[in-house]
Amino acid sequence: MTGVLIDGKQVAAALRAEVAAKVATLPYQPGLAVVLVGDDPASAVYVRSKDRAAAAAGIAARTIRLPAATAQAELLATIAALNADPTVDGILVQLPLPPQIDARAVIEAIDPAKDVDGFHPVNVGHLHEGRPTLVPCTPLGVMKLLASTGVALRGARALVLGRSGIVGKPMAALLTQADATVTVAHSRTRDLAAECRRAEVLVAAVGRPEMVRGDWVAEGAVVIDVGINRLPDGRLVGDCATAECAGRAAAITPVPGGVGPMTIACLLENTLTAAQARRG
Ligand SMILES: Nc1nc2c(c(=O)[nH]1)N[C@@H](CN(C=O)c1ccc(C(=O)N[C@@H](CCC(=O)O)C(=O)O)cc1)CN2
Repeated sequence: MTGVLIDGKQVAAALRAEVAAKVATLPYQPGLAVVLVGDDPASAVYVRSKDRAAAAAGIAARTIRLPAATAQAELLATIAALNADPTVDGILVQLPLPPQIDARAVIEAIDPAKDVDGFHPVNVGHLHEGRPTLVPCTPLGVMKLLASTGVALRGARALVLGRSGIVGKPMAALLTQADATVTVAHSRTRDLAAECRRAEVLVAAVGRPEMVRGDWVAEGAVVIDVGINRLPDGRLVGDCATAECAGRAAAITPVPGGVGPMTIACLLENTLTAAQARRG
């Protein structure tokens, strides 16, 4: 059996077109500010992609580039100015941040109504209580990819591999809200392979290149690979050995071209959501 590759680029393109069509009907232009501190090359690429995608959707995007040595106080002052700017509906600080900066303090400084990453504790709390809120872009994108496969989540055994605040924890909350029976596995889990083999839906978000092997996957499972790992030879691979896993899965996301494009498309959707909530 060879599983279907889930085309994240196509699902993302459809979402981006949907957001652009909605933005075109608004009597105002939603605004997005992306803050990039330092010169991490991967972050620079992601920020450029966000800027271009926002502009293509009719969102007024601006990128604020700060040097790697920026002091925390300066970054907090930048965020305070964006919080106070009525033309800015969404604020995003690209992660990771340089070591002198406390990422938690920075995220908490963002107005929760403008927190299009959904990382602020107020939005995290709303998500875990099942209230409408700004949801982190990657897990939101994963839910849309799962919907695109038609897999029934209600009652399904779902395994989330990884417990980060950015992906694993919100992912588990969203799957629980969709009535899946959710297990969160991590580096201290006994017999990870056996846990994975029980899953009908497997979301891998551990940041370990090709850790999930083909024989960890149940026949007919839907596998979502959140990992984006650059190997020393330059190749980009996920957390799953894609070809092996595709031999057992009903459907699997590729890397690249799976979850990554959805992260950016969902950022546009969150910016639209934030703008509509703020401006009516
Ligand atoms: N503030 C945030 N920082 C980071 C987030 C985030 O959601 N908010 N997520 C990641 C990086 N990221 C977005 O910021 C991101 C990563 C990857 C992709 C993507 O489309 N990847 C492509 C491959 C690109 C390549 O060749 O390198 C793919 O998977 O097809 C988009 C966004 C960490 N930081």
